[in-house]
Amino acid sequence: MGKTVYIIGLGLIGGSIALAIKRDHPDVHIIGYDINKNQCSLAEKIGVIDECSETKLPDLEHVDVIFISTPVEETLKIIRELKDVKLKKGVIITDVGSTKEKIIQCAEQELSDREIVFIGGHPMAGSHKSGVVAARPHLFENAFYIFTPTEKVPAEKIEELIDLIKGTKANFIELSPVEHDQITGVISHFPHIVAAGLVFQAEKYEEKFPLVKRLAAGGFRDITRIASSNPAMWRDILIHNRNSLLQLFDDWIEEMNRLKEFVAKEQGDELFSYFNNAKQYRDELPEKQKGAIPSFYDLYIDVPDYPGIISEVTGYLAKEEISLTNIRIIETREEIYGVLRLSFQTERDRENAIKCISKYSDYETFIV
Ligand SMILES: NC(=O)C1=CN([C@@H]2O[C@H](COP(=O)(O)OP(=O)(O)OC[C@H]3O[C@@H](n4cnc5c(N)ncnc54)[C@H](O)[C@@H]3O)[C@@H](O)[C@H]2O)C=CC1
Ligand SMILES: O=C(O)C(=O)Cc1ccc(O)cc1
Repeated sequence: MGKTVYIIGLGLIGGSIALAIKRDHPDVHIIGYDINKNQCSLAEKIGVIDECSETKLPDLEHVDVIFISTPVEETLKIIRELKDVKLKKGVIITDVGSTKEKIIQCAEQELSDREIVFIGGHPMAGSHKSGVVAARPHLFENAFYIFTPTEKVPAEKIEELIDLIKGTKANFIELSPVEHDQITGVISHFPHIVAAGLVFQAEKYEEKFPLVKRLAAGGFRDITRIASSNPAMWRDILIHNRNSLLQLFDDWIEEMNRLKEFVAKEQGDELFSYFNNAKQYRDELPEKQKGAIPSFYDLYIDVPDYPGIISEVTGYLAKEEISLTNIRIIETREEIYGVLRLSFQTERDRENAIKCISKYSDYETFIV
């Protein structure tokens, strides 16, 4: 008989973890709970979990591993409540929260007199979508999965947890909670603030220039995609990572003032270096590794601009059962070719799409 796993919070991340566990360990029995009963019964109906729990924290004496996959403020509350729950000796309790310092402090404080092992965790991939319907077993493939264990955590317990979730196909690494929060502040949390700020700026300017919304459809939409994420989740993340973010605000304001000076004084050389250095650093970022902000596998297709072209191309993909995550016309002008951008969840889907398009059409495909 396999292990029993209990997952609290059956959304995008909890659901994806459940599916990844089942990939490698079909004998593991997964019980789930969600404060939203519909979400829980949906998870059971679509086979993400085996059983729904009626209550959040029943006796958990038979459970080997507990995942807490709720927004981070809820995670703190659940850790406090776990203090008084019947648990198996040596049970692994882990979370998936985007912040780590407060969560680890809370677990240390509340659970240190229980015979449990708390391993902070953060799978560094996701999406701006929420809910169990968006859960995918491959969501964390090639992504970093960070653990922040204290020195009290035995190495074999980390190995046990990794073995359970190896179906995620993530790269498991360890960091201290402080390092974790500073790094994710820079590459994930602060970029959300900037994205939301850019959206607000556009909205403000729309009063003066009503065309703003229509013209913002291309690049602006791309760089602000993450502003469409779950606001409650990001509220909690910002409050948890307050200290790192306050420093980042100061650094950012200083940086923007430096840039503003270059523009004000028309310092072309400095502006060139600024963009050139940014370009060089960005071009060196690893491409195949998934970061905190997921890159999608985009494929561009030169297509003639006529009505029905989108359904024609998606029809070819449907014939070969290739799923898309997004589709967009980048540029269409009368009489000339337009560019269709298709986004896929995996590199394999993109490769199959290239073969599929060349099988059914002579449209040229390219990857940028
Ligand atoms: N969305 C993303 O891209 C990523 C999110 N995370 C972290 O994962 C956690 C979960 O995020 P998502 O799955 O994206 O959110 P989600 O909104 O898809 O799912 C969260 C689920 O938790 C449930 N929930 C809320 N409070 C609860 C409670 N007290 N008891 C039981 N269930 C409760 C909600 O009903 C919801 O179904 C968050 O802590 C987030 O910081 C980590 C990596 C990526
Ligand atoms: O696309 C997005 O919204 C993301 O930035 C995904 C994400 C969200 C939260 C995390 O802790 C890690 C990754």
